[in-house]
Amino acid sequence: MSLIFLVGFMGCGKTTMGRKLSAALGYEFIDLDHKFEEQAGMRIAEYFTEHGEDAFRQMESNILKETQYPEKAVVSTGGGLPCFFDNMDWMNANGQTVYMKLTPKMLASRLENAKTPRPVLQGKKGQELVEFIETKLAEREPHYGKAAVVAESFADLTPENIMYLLSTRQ
Ligand SMILES: Nc1ncnc2c1ncn2[C@@H]1O[C@H](COP(=O)(O)OP(=O)(O)OP(=O)(O)O)[C@@H](O)[C@H]1O
Ligand SMILES: O=C(O)C1=C[C@@H](O)[C@@H](O)[C@H](O)C1
Ligand SMILES: [Mg+2]
Repeated sequence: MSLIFLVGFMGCGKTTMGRKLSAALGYEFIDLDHKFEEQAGMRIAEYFTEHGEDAFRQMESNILKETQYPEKAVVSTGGGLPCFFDNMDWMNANGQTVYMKLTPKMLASRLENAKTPRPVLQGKKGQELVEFIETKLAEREPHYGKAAVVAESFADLTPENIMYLLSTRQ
């Protein structure tokens, strides 16, 4: 089975890259946040409000581990998923993981302009958003850093370069 899991902070571009990389490889594309919304029957932001974050984390972990993956797929994960339970170890045991690493400033500028609300951010903007991302990213980095491949410069963040970085690990 060939599974590629894209991980990284919210807004780093996992969903966008997942679509491009799966098309470039001829693999199927799976977005675990979309799967969550399908199974829960509501948007993630609504789920947070109705059931709270702990219930969200349990259900996203179950979806990660219980999904019937196709033979070849690129899987975009939720931004917090690698940082809970043994999810990161599970992905490393079941596929190849790629950490898409961006600076807090780049993440903040993308998240300020994004259409999908991220409940974890609670509407923060400007300098408050940058500082929140710096703190949260420092907490999460040890988990993301367990990825098999780290793609971190602008140059690395293309489907072609991710394919190259993965090929050097095989
Ligand atoms: N390479 C890029 N250059 C500029 N903007 C980008 C790029 N990739 C994604 N974006 C924009 O950044 C925002 C976040 O992208 P995306 O939704 O793919 O991130 P994500 O990592 O999947 O986030 P989440 O963890 O919340 O699901 C979107 O508005 C998207 O259009
Ligand atoms: O970083 C996070 O904790 C999250 C990121 C999103 O992908 C969603 O999974 C959700 O909004 C939580
Ligand atoms: Mg996404």
